[in-house]
Amino acid sequence: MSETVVVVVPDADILASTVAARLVIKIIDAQAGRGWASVVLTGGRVAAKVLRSVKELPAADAVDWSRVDLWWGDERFLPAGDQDRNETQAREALLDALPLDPARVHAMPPSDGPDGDDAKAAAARYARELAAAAKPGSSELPHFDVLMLGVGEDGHVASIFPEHPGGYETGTVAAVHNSPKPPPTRISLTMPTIRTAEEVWLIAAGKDKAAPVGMAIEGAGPQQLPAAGAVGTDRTLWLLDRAAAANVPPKARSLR
Ligand SMILES: O=C1O[C@H](COP(=O)(O)O)[C@@H](O)[C@H](O)[C@H]1O
Repeated sequence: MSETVVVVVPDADILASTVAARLVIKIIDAQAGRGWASVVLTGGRVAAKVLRSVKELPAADAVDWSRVDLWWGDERFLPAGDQDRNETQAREALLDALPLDPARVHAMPPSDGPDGDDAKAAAARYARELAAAAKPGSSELPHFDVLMLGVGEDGHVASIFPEHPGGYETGTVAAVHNSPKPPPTRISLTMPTIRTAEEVWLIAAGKDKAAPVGMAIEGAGPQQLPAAGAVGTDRTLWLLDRAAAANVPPKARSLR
């Protein structure tokens, strides 16, 4: 049975450093148990802050970074190196400073990659990359120890937007067209894929996130508010600063 935990900390800086600490410990624990760890990264402002905080953590030296698989929850379908790509931001914030195994860094294809600007073909390519790393017992997906998600002001997670066709996709990876948030073309893990992760961490800071966070925790429908559907198989962690938690009922908070 999956549990949901809501953690509230004072502000965005403390949120970033506490999420970074949790992430490093989660990776160390996974590596202690099985020798490797698998993390799904998210894009967005708070995610970049978290990654910069990991770089500052002395405990990050306890991770064997060459045995960490990195995947992305979504990507803005733009040329390689574009500053708005989630991959570019993650590399600049942290990845370029780590001794990662390049073969284990699974960025989503760019719009000038092998499939050109065909987002559907690029999404299918990423689905094949996931399938090639599939865990025993699954033909389609690897194990994800932790899958991190930012939460949009409209309640989107990854590139799954409210009442948008991507929310109804049943494959593992979807091409998203006409995204309400720029850029219009994106690639995203689908909700069924997100829900296979052992732990899903929804990370949000700032008052603009208070409404969607409050509604999702109170049980909104996942088509109206995708954040409400993002649940881990073992645990769903809401990691919030006080402003983002303003509409969370006190009984749902595990730490103030
Ligand atoms: O465009 C995106 O936005 C969301 C939320 O970003 P934030 O800056 O409001 O935290 C992000 O989670 C997603 O990965 C990204 O593609």
